[in-house]
Amino acid sequence: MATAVIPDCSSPATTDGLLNFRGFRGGAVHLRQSVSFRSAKSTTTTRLMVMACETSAKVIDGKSVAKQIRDEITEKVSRMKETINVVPGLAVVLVGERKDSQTYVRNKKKACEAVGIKSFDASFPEKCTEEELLKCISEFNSDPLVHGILVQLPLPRHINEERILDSVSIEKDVDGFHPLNIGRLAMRDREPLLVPCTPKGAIELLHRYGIEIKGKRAVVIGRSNIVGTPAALLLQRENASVSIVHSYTKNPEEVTRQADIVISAAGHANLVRGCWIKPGAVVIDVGINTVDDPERPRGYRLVGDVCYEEVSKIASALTPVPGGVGPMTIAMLLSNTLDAAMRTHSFK
Ligand SMILES: Nc1nc(=O)c2c([nH]1)NC[C@@H]1CN(c3ccc(C(=O)N[C@@H](CCC(=O)O)C(=O)O)cc3)C=[N+]21
Repeated sequence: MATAVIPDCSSPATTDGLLNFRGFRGGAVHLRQSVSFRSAKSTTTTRLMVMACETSAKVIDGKSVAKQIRDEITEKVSRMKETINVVPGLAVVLVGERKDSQTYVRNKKKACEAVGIKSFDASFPEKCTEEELLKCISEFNSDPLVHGILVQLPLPRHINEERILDSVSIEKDVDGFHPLNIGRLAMRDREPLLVPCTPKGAIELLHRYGIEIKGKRAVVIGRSNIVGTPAALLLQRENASVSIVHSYTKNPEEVTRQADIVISAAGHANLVRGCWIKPGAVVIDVGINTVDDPERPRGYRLVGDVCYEEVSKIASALTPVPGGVGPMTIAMLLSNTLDAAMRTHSFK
């Protein structure tokens, strides 16, 4: 994970830090205009106005919703075991020695154990071959004890990610990254077997907080295969009117300010400033960015894409980082694994 330099977002008029974000220069330049758009005349006026109508957004608590979902899964897993004597199984494939990947994989395995899902793991050295990985996946594909297969990303550069992900059986594709699952997600009247965990978790948070999506304007910031694109597709399936903002978008903050629902998955700390947000909008922050912090035991802390201090004064609801979408990603992985096992065994 890259360490980002974060701008001081305590002052709504500061744009300097944003100018560093490659591809979002246009956005940063427009920022001053949008601040004056919000204010009557001067920065001082803006501050006073913001303070005068200052309310705090509701915190969308992903950590507690994820716990609730894990409890629901625990119950279903034990009912399945009692009724048909099947225990859902998740295989996790890890390649290389990246510290962050090792931590994520460890957390996923712990989360599996806690709900009664059996975890299988396969670890490969950084310089393993595609053939070795394909063989491993093929074995998991035909193993009846394995219902879900996750290949931890990113893979080393010499490995063809497409070839590896395409080899996962679509029934076991708990990450939802197989092109058939994504293709079905993109088509009307088609049903993907499994949906990518992070965007699914983001939408689940909206559902569980009773936030209506149908007919709303939604903006997704970022268009990655694993978050931005599937998030936009999911919102569209929920009948939102969706725009995607990305590094070539000319006026990102203006587009974003139209949105009733914003899902940010750009991977830039403090990219989304208060003036990007329509008052009362709901903001889901999918970013996970590390910022050096010598006072933390790990030497860094996690921040999202959203300038939390600013946006919490303007949005009606907002997810924190950590404690927002992250825990939901893991909960959705467990849920996908349970779904895959239930489908295989026609268990309702
Ligand atoms: N094939 C694949 N599938 C993935 O789903 C996948 C992946 N590769 N590669 C890496 C990303 C990242 N990811 C996260 C999961 C949980 C948290 C999470 O639980 N975060 C906690 C904080 C964790 C901490 O404090 O370090 C939170 O936001 O509250 C974060 C990030 C899954 N990923």
